Amino acid sequence: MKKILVLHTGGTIAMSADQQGNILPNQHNPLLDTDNEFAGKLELISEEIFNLPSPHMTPERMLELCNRILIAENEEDIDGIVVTHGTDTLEETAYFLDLTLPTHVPVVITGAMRSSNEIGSDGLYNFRNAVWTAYSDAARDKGVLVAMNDEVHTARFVTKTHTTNVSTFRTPTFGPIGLISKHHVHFYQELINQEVCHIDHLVDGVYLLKAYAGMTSSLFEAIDTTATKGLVIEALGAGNLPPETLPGLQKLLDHKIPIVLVSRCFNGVAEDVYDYQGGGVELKKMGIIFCRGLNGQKARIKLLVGLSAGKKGAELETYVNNAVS
Ligand SMILES: NC(=O)C[C@H](N)C(=O)O
Repeated sequence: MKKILVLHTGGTIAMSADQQGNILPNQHNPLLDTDNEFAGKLELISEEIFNLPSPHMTPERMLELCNRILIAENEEDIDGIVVTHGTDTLEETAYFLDLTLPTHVPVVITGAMRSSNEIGSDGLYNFRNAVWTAYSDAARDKGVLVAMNDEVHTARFVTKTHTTNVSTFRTPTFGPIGLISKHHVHFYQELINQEVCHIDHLVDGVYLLKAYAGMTSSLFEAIDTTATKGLVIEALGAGNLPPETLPGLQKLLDHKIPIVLVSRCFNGVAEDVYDYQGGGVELKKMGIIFCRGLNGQKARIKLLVGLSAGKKGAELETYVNNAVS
């Protein structure tokens, strides 16, 4: 019988509403009390590694989770892993694990938009779907997956798109890779392999800034050039910045701080297309790294992992550049 390990980390899926309707964490995870529809079909082992709202998640805790999953696969004969997580930073934890775990067993992350005792609570439903996805042979060797609202998404591209709607998790540009129906988990897209980069420590000082019309160098000038190890910028459109940002960016590059550029657009990739002042062509010539296909928060995770693995220069650029081939 397959053994599925569930690692609970907290989030709304583990919370309840009080009489005023405010959502609060619980001492005891309500998912642990649910009737076990899996009895006789699979062995479910549950562990509460954290009980945190996901805005309290940190890269250090992501690394702890990664190490726990490695032990489960290598020493405990586990056939699949489900991680329950708050939805606010779920995509960052999922992508961190995707980049760092050399696992073959399915690793499936899920959460909920409505807490355990609210009308239309989606927690138990998503949890059940995540367990069946982790149980599925077809989910092996697919990297880290996110199962929410009847869909399976890759950790690489999924993002939270709505503050409250249960269909909040979407994969812009590329779409979900699977569908969970009443009796099956169906996959209908092949994935492009990516380099797995195991790390045993994390660097500090990797930041994310968003560009806007009229942005100047002031935020870049305020950056502590000693403490900062890397910066991601969500740039405009196809990958452009206002000309007034250029002196501040040049100062950071002179201090050998890697700058990674993604687009603040919801769909598409950032590229060096425009050849005007502050356009992508000039930014690339300056030495800014273009990251194609990731959103800002994921590009930050990738830069953090790459730097923590000791990558620099051209090696770092190749690593960060390609989320798609
Ligand atoms: N739906 C949720 O889980 C949101 C919650 N604030 C969290 O991320 O912990």
